[in-house]
Amino acid sequence: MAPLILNSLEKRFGSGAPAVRDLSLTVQEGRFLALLGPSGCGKTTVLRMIAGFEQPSDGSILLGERLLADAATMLPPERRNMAMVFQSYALWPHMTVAENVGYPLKVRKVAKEKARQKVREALSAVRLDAYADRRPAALSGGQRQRVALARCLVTEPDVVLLDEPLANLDRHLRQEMEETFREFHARSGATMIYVTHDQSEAMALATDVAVMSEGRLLQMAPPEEIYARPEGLVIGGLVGQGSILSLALPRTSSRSLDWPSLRVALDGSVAEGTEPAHVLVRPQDVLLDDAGLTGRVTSSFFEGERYALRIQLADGQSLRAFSRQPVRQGDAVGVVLQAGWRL
Ligand SMILES: Nc1ncnc2c1ncn2[C@@H]1O[C@H](COP(=O)(O)OP(=O)(O)OP(=O)(O)O)[C@@H](O)[C@H]1O
Repeated sequence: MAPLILNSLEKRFGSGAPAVRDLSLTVQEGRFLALLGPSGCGKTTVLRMIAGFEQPSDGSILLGERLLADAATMLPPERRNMAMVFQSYALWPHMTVAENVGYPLKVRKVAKEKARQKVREALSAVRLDAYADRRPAALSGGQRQRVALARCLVTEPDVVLLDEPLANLDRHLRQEMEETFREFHARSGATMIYVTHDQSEAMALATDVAVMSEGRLLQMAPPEEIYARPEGLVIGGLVGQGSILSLALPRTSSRSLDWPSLRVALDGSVAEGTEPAHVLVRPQDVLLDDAGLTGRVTSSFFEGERYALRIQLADGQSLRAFSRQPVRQGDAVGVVLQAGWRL
């Protein structure tokens, strides 16, 4: 196995703006990359180019030193040693679970006994040993998804591509399947690329997150890094439910901001040498404290273990906050912003 390299990748459909532009990234062997971004940003197009269903208009795709595709070259999907798991599972309804899982081996004319053993191993990896003789119609959504995963395991792919595989499942099942994916990744050792528009899913599963917007790659980093140090407004707005404030900050201020510097900026008392900036403030960093700035609660919802609040500051800007104590809409509160991140 080898790293998967996307090199200044571009895809144009017709005459409009390119669906993917100048996208470069490297996925090291065995990593789990989540491609995250809003609907229409080009995630699926990137995945389809990697799989071999679309040809790049420009740039190239390599697995190690092997060129898979560029504007002039196009290795067919079956010669890339990749497997793709679709949202719809794409199982054959007339075949049993074992037959579905063994199908890629039959196509490759693998000897029967060997194929049987591989199917057994793959079904055990997704905990479906007991379901080998069932048909897909007699399985739950999560079980069907596991059959689709087992089917991709049997071919021992270098790269597994997943296109929003959990989108059709309910919340409870999604959590269970996230576990299955993590386990599947650990056991198979395959490089995985996972398309999603759900930031919490991307964070929970992946070893690296690549955020896309309008066909471009904005930032690629491990989940903790994207969460703690998002680059720019789009990513700041996408990850971790924060509020974004517009403030005038000293040109020399650091990106990580504490309460004294935030307080001065919110007071509007720095005038000289400032520039407009966007500052991300996470709800857990907003403390209710009478020593802070005054604000008014514009909404309050009980979420189970806490209240989720929206608080409007004197300058009209709004913050999200949490409170363990009951707080009502219309209440006046003091707020201290423990930390902020300049986007
Ligand atoms: N075969 C095609 N022909 C023309 N335009 C296309 C084609 N496939 C995708 N596009 C366009 O390319 C852009 C990116 O689409 P893509 O499906 O990659 O986005 P996405 O981020 O995966 O979105 P979603 O999450 O909704 O699936 C969109 O504007 C889409 O309309």
